[in-house]
Amino acid sequence: MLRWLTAGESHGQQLTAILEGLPAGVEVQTSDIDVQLARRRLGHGRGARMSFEQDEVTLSGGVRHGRTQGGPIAIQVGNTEWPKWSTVMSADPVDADVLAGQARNAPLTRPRPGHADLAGMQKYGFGDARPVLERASARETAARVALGAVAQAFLRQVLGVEVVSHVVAIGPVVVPEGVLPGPQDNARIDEDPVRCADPATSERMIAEIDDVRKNGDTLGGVIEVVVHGLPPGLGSHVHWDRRLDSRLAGALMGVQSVKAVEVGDGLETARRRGSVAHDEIDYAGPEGGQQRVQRRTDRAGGIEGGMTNGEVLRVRAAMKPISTVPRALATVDTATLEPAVAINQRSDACAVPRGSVVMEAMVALVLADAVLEKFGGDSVPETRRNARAYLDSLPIR
Ligand SMILES: Cc1cc2nc3c(=O)[nH]c(=O)nc-3n(C[C@H](O)[C@H](O)[C@H](O)COP(=O)(O)O)c2cc1C
Ligand SMILES: C=C(O[C@@H]1CC(C(=O)O)=C[C@@H](OP(=O)(O)O)[C@H]1O)C(=O)O
Repeated sequence: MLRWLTAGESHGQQLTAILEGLPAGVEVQTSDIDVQLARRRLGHGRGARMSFEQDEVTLSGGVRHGRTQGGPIAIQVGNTEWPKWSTVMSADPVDADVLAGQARNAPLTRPRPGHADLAGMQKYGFGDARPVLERASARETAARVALGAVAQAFLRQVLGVEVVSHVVAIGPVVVPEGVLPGPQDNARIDEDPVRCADPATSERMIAEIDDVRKNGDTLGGVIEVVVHGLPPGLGSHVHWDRRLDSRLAGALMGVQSVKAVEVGDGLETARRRGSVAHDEIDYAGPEGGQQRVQRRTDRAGGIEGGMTNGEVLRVRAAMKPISTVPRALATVDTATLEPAVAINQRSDACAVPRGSVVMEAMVALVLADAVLEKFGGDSVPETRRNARAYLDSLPIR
């Protein structure tokens, strides 16, 4: 079983991430994580913080000379802005008169609609939204992306699996049907300012973001994660919490701002008749001692009965528009109970392009867990051998 945890605050010294259960021998180094973190900071619509704040990665456990050792992997993502926050966010007590001189420490009492602020203040008994927003912030997704980089290395090295993603909608602008990135397309998609695989739609997405920004507004959108090279049989139909679709949905829903998840054609499938909703199967003949079958379509997105079916996996996550709306939403000052406008620092206008890198990471972590559950192994060669033996022994493939 693969387990992972993150800790740390948005303006804290660092985020800490731990991944436990990965076999020995996965080739991974700091630069692999740097590459993924750099991708998470890009995208038209990102806020000012993405350009001045840097991620400083330290691989501090579980990896030696570029290979995992079988123990828990620990990753720190340091925040270069920490010196400005070291008093306000200090773990140890700070003299009241020192804190009083810090403008950054003023209590935040105008909770932002669409954020965790008010419910978090109520739940944890805070008179200040600071401790809530510090942990609720999607800054934490840097830690997930760091872990996802390790999971992706494992999937690639054991099975040749490639996890790619693309933005399929920003606000009302949607890619045409049938746009599907190939296994090596991430580099090309990264070149696009909104990570859209269709250049004409990308231009319209950029114009939409520019328009909302001009009007002090924000946007959300939809991301599709596409996974190539998965074997059939990851996950299981036998129990709800073993279904791969359930596990993927939970992981994607667990990303800040995600309000819906679809597998394959998702909601569209529900509007179709059964005769055109499923993926018909053809016999393709013998090959290398096995009988080959193939599906005519991939409407199911590579999952049937909670298991991978060997087709391309497709899952979509819908992000709501950024809650910190520059035009400022109405709220109540919790200190005075007077009407107020919500706290509004600088913020992303649209975080969907960089959100796509976070979704890739979550999918990679769930799939790495499912691969280990199916094939086990304490080293990469052992897991690879087990997977090969399973695939070679399938009478029908
Ligand atoms: C990559 C990413 C970046 C985000 N950036 C912002 C941002 O700059 N401003 C903001 O208000 N919300 C941003 N969010 C969303 C908030 O973190 C999220 O809406 C908030 O924590 C409340 O959680 P909920 O929307 O899941 O209810 C971002 C989310 C992601 C995934
Ligand atoms: C810092 C990151 O994202 C932040 C996520 C975020 C939020 O509310 O989720 C709000 C913004 O922060 P602030 O309000 O302090 O400007 C983003 O910049 C990051 O992704 O590294």
